[in-house]
Amino acid sequence: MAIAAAITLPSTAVNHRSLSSPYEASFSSFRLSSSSFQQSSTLKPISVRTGKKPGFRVFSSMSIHAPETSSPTSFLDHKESGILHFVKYHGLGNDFILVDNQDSSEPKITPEQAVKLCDRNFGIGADGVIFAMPGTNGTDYTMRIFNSDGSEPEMCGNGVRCFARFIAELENLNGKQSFTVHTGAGLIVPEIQEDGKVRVDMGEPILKASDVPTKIPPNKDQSVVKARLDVDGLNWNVTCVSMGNPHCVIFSTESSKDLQVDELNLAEIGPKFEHHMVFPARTNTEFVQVLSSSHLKMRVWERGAGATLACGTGACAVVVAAVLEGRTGRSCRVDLPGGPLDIEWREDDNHIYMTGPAEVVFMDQFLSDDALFLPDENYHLDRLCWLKRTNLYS
Ligand SMILES: N[C@@H](CCC[C@H](N)C(=O)O)C(=O)O
Repeated sequence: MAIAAAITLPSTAVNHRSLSSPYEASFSSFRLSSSSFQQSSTLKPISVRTGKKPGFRVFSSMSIHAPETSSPTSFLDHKESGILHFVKYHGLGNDFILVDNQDSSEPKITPEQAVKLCDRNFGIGADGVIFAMPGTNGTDYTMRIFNSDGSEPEMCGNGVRCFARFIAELENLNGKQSFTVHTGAGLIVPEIQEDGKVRVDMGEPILKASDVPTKIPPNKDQSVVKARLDVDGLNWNVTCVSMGNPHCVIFSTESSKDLQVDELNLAEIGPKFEHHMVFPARTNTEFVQVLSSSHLKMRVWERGAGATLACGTGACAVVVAAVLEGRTGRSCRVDLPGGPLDIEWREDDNHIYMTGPAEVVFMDQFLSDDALFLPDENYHLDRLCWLKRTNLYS
């Protein structure tokens, strides 16, 4: 039996860097109270050397099997009040910390704490933190997300696939494989397939320039398709698409030179698009190469997260842009650095459907706020070494 100490995550003077957030958010202190719990067969206690604050423990597990002692079958059965649980998932290497936030309509951690958790050297490491919250407007659930820089985007495609798998572990869905999710981009409907992949109805793309939003002068139909944009002394042909969040998609430069995406210096050019004055809410940027009329290859620079291994909303925006520029059909495989996604922009309902994987990386729980607030070096060395062992070698 392990006893978890009472701790309080400090109330933060929140600088909530919302990206035109659709939500009213106020963040209060979140108190973690005393708790005792039974160690299940899937939980491995880790003694962590903290230096200044000895004796607290992190429990972590890579097992997705049910604890032997309880009847429900999820690997998330050991839910104790007062402990912040999370599971890390990834969708093609786009990785997220998933938090069960169903008992509150306020995120349990602040944007500042999210930045610390997402840090790949001093934290858990992730492209964002996702909160599973009670449904809104009649939906089953609400999904909110903080990027790794603490900003709040409207939507996340890889994230919603991870969200679906997380919910399927948390809840008894009674054989239901599909549910409704309220997001800043509106209603999103994921469906877990028999092969474990998740197919998501991502809704309709938004093409009206002022709604993307972009200040690039639009065409007569208000869309921005293959418009010229000068970035870093080069004229790029850009198509702007919103999937709830903004995307700038590029296949070529003005001299009609098609991109060879592996040749790009993403870290140099990406931020120049993200912060360009024509994108008032910043932008995600996708650089794309056409391999065939149904096969694309892309690299992405994400708003608020930088270069990531995959971007689901980005892959959807890329197929919409490819169709609008007359480069592909409506059904494409999109190769991202982390692997492929299947995207279809259906003509009958104008919706985009994305199909791809979502996998557990590991689960963990905080018994202390040390991981959120500048822990000492020993803590990290011990803990990260352990996580590396379990992730890579066990
Ligand atoms: N990786 C995500 C997109 C996450 C949000 C993005 N960084 C933004 O700020 O809009 C995806 O898979 O869609």
